[in-house]
Amino acid sequence: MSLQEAVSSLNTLKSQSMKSITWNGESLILLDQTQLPTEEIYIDCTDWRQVAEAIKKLRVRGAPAIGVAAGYGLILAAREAIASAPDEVTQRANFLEFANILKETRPTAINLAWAIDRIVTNIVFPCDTMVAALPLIEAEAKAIDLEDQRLNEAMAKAGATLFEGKKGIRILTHCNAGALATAGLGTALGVVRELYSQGQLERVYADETRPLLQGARLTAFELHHDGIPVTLLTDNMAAYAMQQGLIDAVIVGADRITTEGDVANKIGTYGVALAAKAHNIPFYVAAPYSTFDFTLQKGSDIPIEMRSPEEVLCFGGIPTAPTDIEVLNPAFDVTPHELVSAIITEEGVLTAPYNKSIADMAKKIIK
Ligand SMILES: CSC[C@H]1O[C@H](OP(=O)(O)O)[C@H](O)[C@@H]1O
Repeated sequence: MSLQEAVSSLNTLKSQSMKSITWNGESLILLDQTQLPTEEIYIDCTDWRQVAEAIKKLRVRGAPAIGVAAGYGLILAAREAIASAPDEVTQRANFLEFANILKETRPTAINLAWAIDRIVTNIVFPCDTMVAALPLIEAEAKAIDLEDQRLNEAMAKAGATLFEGKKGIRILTHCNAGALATAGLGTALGVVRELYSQGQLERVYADETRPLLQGARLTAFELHHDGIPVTLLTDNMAAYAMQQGLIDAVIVGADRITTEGDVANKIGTYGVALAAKAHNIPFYVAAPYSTFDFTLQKGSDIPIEMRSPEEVLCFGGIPTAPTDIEVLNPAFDVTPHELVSAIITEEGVLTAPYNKSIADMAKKIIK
């Protein structure tokens, strides 16, 4: 399939859902999310380094989406490794080096490491040669993609059970946990889409989510594209909207959830959770099993990505502050489990005590 054919098939697909990642058998086509909402530009990644750059620069972003993209990036990495040397030892060493570079592009979302480790451990290690592993890597990358689509659909149904029999629901969300952050309908926005399809949703209030505006540029774009009523807020309006009685529930995504239910998500989520608590508004997190870190108990141990000062000092290349001042730019914060009303997963809705409900979920998943 050529790039043109892939783009046209993407455009067809977009009418059903916003498809931002497509493997065409030869290369990985990524919708460059840094150019949304004004430009729909696609990158044809024929080299794993392009995938690494795209993840680092948030051309592809969202915990599940970067895991799916990295999985396909490993196909490109394996092809290069095989061509790089005649002997298996060097080929394998080069592949593992490339895989580590991909894994280190972003530290917080566990899905990135989860996808890479799944392919390296379950596919590459058991194979005698990289040549034998190559088709199996491609099959596993596709399996991760298709699995995320299925998990999104299951989460959407599970999340909707929290609103059984309710109408006129108004949801506040933060950042983008939609189709652009996953391989399917989205996590938080998957629940939103399900409620909308059942005629239960009145409106989504979307935080713009500074500094990179994933809410304004991506969530508002997705929901408007799908005809779902959306009101855009600046981040400092979320508490006001709750105080004015405009919000019935908050639903956000996640980048890493610990065994105690502490949740790392886009910076600003913790403040939204505090405001929701103060206004007795349920605060829900939607995430697939691939976002849970079953090795980590405390949210304080989650590595938080610190990004460049330029993202705060400028927008669209236009300075919005003196450019020679100190900047704090954590990409994520951690919401303690005490502020989380429930965690929506493909296995159903988890409630406190999370150390028990997450452990029970893990038993079902980790065979
Ligand atoms: C489906 S969860 C997506 C999750 O990832 C986002 O972060 P980023 O845009 O930096 O990749 C944000 O935390 C979302 O909630």
